[in-house]
Amino acid sequence: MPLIRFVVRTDLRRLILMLTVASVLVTLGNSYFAVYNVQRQLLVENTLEANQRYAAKVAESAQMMLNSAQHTIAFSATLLAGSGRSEASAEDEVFRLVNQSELFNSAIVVNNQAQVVAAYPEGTVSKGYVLPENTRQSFYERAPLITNPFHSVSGHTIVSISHPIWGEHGNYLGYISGTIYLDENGSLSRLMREHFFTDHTYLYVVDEYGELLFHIDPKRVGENVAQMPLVQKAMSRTEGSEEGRNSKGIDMIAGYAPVHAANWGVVVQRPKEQVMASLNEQMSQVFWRSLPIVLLTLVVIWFMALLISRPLRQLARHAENVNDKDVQQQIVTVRSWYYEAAQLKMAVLNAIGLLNDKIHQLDADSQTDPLTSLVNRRGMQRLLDTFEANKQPFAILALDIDHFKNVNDRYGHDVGDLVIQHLALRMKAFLRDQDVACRVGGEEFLIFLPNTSAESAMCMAQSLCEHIASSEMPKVKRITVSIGVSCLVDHVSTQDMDRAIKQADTALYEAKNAGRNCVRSVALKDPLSVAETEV
Ligand SMILES: Nc1nc2c(ncn2[C@@H]2O[C@H](COP(=O)(O)OP(=O)(O)OP(=O)(O)O)[C@@H](O)[C@H]2O)c(=O)[nH]1
Repeated sequence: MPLIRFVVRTDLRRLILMLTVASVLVTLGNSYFAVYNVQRQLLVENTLEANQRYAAKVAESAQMMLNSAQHTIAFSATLLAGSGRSEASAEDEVFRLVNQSELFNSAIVVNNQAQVVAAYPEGTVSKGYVLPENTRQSFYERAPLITNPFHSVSGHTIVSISHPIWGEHGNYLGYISGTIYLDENGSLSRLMREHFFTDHTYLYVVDEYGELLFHIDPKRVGENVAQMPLVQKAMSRTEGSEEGRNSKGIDMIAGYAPVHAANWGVVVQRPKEQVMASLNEQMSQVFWRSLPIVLLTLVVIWFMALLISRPLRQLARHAENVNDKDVQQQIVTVRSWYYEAAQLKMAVLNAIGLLNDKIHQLDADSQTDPLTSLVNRRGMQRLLDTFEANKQPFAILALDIDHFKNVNDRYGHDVGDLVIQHLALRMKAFLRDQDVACRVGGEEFLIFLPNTSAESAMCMAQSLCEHIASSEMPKVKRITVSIGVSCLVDHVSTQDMDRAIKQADTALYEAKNAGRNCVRSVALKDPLSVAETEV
């Protein structure tokens, strides 16, 4: 099921690809279908027209042949009427009729007793032969006639073209007739065969009763096919064309035309399958010739889908890895060459920028004491990590407000908060840029002094203590602080730092015990040595 997987795990490139390929294939298929239908219709129409014209042409030829035969017979009848019924003249005439042209296969002269006076060539029918009843159509009609096909006594299927012979006083003397065999030796058959096509087109001729007078299969001559709709059309003495089926159930494209002189119909037809075969061949050529362009189009589509989807795909991939450090840099390198991608890129960059700002803000908030805006315990821990990583030497001042409980008790908790805020401001104003003050308890502070010696730290602590004591505070006017000092010069490890903080606390405790508003220090190397400095 690779196709289903392909569709389910879809992305923009695949969607564009599927959509455009489907569009191209549907459009192509539709074009092929439309061209096929138009060509098919054209081909059928052309074949119908060609077959109708062809049938008309053949019918015209047959008409001319029959007219010629009738004129020839009429002329012979006139000659015989003028010759005073001489048997010698009759024999000459039948001989001449058969030999002067290739129209007739045989000729006879019959007298008014239905008895043969002259026959050429002599065979079954010869002079003195009395015509049987079923072959006396010309005898009884006494008019120029083209008979229906019939089986002659000689065993041939024939049509007979006859003309009566009238005496000087209008008396009926008999008739002269020429016969045309409907088999391959007859003039009709020869004429039709001249028109025989080689592209599976063939023709046949029927009489007014639907009997075959000519067919490419000679065995079928004489067969009655009147029940076939096409033949009925051909028998209707009209010219036209239509699609139909032959007696074997094969679809045919046919044209038909009448031979008026004998009430015959000529049908020319071609199997539809043969017509369509040439169309299929044409369509196959169209397909193979257009295939390179189609393949080229598909390759271009694939390339364009890649080009269009690439910026969005890259943006989506970077958006997945939004936590990567250099994600913004990576997004900047995305080539967003069209409007939507450019807008999206800008939006993603803005969003990541805002997100980073927010994270930084939250990070800063999480490390900041909300009351004083000094660094809180969490921030202090990060500061210590940085010192440890950089092997940064520093001094520590542990600072605590003296008797702060009294402030709260006397002025209230809000005033206490205000005092703490003012103290923080004073400290910040007093300290250097590199120094960091942290609020680690209610009124307890740790101040870190990077790259500061114990002596300098002591001096700074002393000054700070004096500065606070001399500063005016809201409501309470004056407060004092006690400060413990320690220093960490080298071997900056977590343990060393913890120990240094504890020593600063110890020194602070000493300062409290010493009466407050003073500074005490503990040397790191010698925790027990506490330097006393009183303000
Ligand atoms: N207003 C206010 N008071 C606080 C805050 N945090 C702690 N306190 C108060 O600070 C006082 C600390 O009192 P103690 O620890 O007994 O120490 P002290 O009264 O300062 O006396 P010494 O430190 O021994 O000089 C307590 O009353 C606490 O309620 C705070 O954020 N705001």
